[in-house]
Amino acid sequence: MPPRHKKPKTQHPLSTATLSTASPTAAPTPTVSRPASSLGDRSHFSDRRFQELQISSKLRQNIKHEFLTEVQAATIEPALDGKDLLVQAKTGTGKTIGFLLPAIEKVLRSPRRPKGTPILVLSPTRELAQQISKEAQTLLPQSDLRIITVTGGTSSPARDLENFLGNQHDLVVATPGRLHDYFTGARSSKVFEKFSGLQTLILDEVDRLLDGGFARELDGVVNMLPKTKRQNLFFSATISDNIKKAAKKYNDGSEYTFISTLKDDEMNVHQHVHQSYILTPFESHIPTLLALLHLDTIKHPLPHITTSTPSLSPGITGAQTLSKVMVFFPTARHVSFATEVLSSPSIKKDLPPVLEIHSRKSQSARTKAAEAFKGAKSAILLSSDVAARGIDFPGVTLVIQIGIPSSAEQYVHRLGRTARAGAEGQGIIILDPQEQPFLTTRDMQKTTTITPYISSPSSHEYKNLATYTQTYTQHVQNVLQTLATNNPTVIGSAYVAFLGYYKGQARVLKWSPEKLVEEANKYARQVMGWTDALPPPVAPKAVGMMALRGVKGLNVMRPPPSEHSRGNSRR
Ligand SMILES: Nc1ncnc2c1ncn2[C@@H]1O[C@H](COP(=O)(O)OP(=O)(O)OP(=O)(O)O)[C@@H](O)[C@H]1O
Repeated sequence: MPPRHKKPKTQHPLSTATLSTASPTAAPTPTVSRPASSLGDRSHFSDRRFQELQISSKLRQNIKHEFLTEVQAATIEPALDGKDLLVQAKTGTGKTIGFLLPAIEKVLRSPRRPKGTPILVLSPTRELAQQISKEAQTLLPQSDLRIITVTGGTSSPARDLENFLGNQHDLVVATPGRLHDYFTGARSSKVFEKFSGLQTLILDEVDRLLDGGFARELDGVVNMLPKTKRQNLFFSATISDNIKKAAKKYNDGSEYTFISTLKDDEMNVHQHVHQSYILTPFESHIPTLLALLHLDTIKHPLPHITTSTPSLSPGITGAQTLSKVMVFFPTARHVSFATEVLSSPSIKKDLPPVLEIHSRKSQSARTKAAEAFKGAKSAILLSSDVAARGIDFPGVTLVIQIGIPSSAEQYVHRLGRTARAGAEGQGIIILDPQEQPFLTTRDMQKTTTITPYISSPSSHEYKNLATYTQTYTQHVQNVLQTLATNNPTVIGSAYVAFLGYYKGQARVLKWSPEKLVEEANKYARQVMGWTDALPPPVAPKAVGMMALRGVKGLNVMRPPPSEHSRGNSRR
């Protein structure tokens, strides 16, 4: 059983920062970041070698790994036997090869090249679709495996469709939205024909694909696929009983072979990832984040740098550290706001390069940021949930989550951007004390164990964190003053995003609509430096969509005068 969390009893005022220090766990637990073994974690590797697999030599010779991971060892053969699989395995354990390899091998074994496209992979995000295509291309070159990636966000959708229909492809990797457009567009019959020889349907991050946001388009695509005798391979790190039931509808209602590499009662998160939380008011989230980022640069020096004198300024800079951190925020607007703060000259000088990725950026900016972060030895990627799942960024030393994630599953996937393929990693979540109930939700308790970052107010870690947080609080306040004057829009948008996001979390937090607005107004002033007497304005349509009409404390924009009222005013 995971330890139960209790409310913290003590809070230690620290200038503007208040860090929770009491352990909410029943049993005393070590709480300070523990480095995992420098050899990394080999526990999810099997003792089977790729060289032993009965697969085409063409394919075997391109695999750069020696041993199969557990999930690869458990799934590749049943998949080659033609079984429909629903597979659960921890993040970063090689599920991509687990589904690509058998699907490609089946194509290679076919006596004749199948008509149309034999393999379709669906993924929830564009970045993940691109990554899967790249991984497939490492298994077979383009001359042997013709791949196309079909996603939104491109400059010429009409030309993309031409290319899609005008060429033969062995593997289509798509996001459901764009493929759904193809299936429902003017050339749908040609699209249908293209899949007339479909052998394998792969749903990566199947639980995400089946949930609310994608369900309609996914349903549309899968139901429009020709009724070929196809094999289904569905994968994710998080598969609930509901997903097991829901997935059956794509298998003519029949059962799948369910494979999980998680042992009974095993948590969903790698044991060697040390996870901790910090409870501190919203207004100290950014200064605390900056303190943690700074401490991570000190913790991961380049080999020739000494670590004995951690000083804020002149700080250790990106060029001198191996610190590579992903920071997740609740919404795209929160990422934009944080990017503004972290990119200000007085703050960024102490940090590795800062990048941002979220749905409000153009696709080319998203791809550029993802590629830059992939290639960087040291950088900070500020992200919304677009990069929470599946994306394989090598060498991430730390994942920081700010505010409650939308679900325990999302917590797990975000955390899974570190400690991949046996590497080390650490996760920290920063919450307002009011957000603490998230840690004790049933799903979180089933999924993972998490301890306080700080064990005691007399500890070295506490003092370090407190000192840096305090210093950064002053820096941040200076930046906010400028931001409120120069870019109030970024604050206004993040304010509305706060209302929308936390409206969705109101049940966990037990917030009434009035309390939500009160918290949002406080957030605008104390976290983002909003100085006007009224809170940032919200469009009437947004107020309606959030079901906040008539709630006290909102500054609802006046609708533009209608023809009718203009007529009246003239009279
Ligand atoms: N057998 C292997 N040995 C060593 N490394 C491997 C092996 N298989 C895959 N990898 C590497 O492990 C990393 C993670 O793989 P992958 O992205 O497929 O994980 P995943 O299980 O799909 O993760 P997520 O749940 O986050 O999507 C990649 O860099 C991949 O190249």
